[in-house]
Amino acid sequence: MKVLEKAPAKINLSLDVLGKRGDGYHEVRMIMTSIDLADRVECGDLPENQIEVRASVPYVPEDERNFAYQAAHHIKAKYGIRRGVEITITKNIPVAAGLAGGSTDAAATIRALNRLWKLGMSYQEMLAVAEQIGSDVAFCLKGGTALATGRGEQLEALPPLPPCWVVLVKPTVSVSTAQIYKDLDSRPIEHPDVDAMLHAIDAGDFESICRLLGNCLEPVTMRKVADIAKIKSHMKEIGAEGILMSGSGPTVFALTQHESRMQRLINGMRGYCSQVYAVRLCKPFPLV
Ligand SMILES: C[C@@](CO)(OP(=O)(O)O)[C@H](O)COP(=O)(O)OP(=O)(O)OC[C@H]1O[C@@H](n2ccc(N)nc2=O)[C@H](O)[C@@H]1O
Ligand SMILES: Nc1ncnc2c1ncn2[C@@H]1O[C@H](COP(=O)(O)OP(=O)(O)O)[C@@H](O)[C@H]1O
Repeated sequence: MKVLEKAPAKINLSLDVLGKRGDGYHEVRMIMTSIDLADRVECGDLPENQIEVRASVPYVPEDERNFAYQAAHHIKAKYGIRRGVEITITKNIPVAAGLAGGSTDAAATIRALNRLWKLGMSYQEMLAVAEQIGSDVAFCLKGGTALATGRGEQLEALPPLPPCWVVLVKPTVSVSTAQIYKDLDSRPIEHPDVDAMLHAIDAGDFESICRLLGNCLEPVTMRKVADIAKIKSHMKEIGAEGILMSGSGPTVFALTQHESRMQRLINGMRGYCSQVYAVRLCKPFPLV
């Protein structure tokens, strides 16, 4: 038997860091939303008691470093499962891009194995597995729009954003999330107004959402990746209601409610970058 799960990427609309914690992580306060740029994760039975991962691109690890492998490993240990599984990942989300590609594959694997092995896991039980893998895996389990605190694993669901297009541009270089958080420690933090963004989302006020987009990691990554400032300025010239770098970067996204602007952004940005995407927002998974 085989089960298939969609694994959507996320963007950060507001990302604040409140300080460094004793465990080496940073205390964050951030608002994330799922977008319709997604990997495909398929889990199928294997006759032997083993975990096999196949990824559609060569630069994603297929061993225990893969977050989907780790999800299967934790579930097998927790529920005493002695069956084998083959996990086939079709990557569409750019890797190491600030879009939680690995985290969403892990979350999709948790949802898939719950179905394949008929475990009847509650959302809380899935969250307990997610937290063992990475900070963003918890959000990716359900997706939608949420406020994330702690190291990113404490979640509060928020209303959906007003409908819009998300245009993403991924510079060719990749960055290390751990290094960006480390570099932040030696700089003054430019805090975004997370509370004002929460109000704007509650009010469904698209104009304010765009105006309040903010990410304190953006200036840190910008110092390493000169393309980010260039991409932002080209996108501004072409015309978008709001523009920001996602997560630790280096992907930059623009929000617009106008199809003509979305088309202009795609056409204009393809002249500078090969990885340009235009997608819609993605609904949350109905987990309880
Ligand atoms: C920056 C964000 C914003 O959503 O996303 P990405 O850019 O990775 O997509 C996240 O905080 C990334 O979460 P995630 O990618 O799951 O990070 P993890 O695997 O848990 O941690 C990788 C490393 O990042 C640092 N880290 C991560 C989360 C956090 N709250 N504080 C940290 O200092 C730690 O050095 C950790 O060892
Ligand atoms: N299923 C996966 N897909 C992509 N990357 C993965 C996966 N599993 C582990 N990784 C590792 O995670 C690192 C971060 O990738 P990714 O999750 O795409 O980025 P980000 O943390 O910026 O959102 C990659 O360098 C890769 O080696």
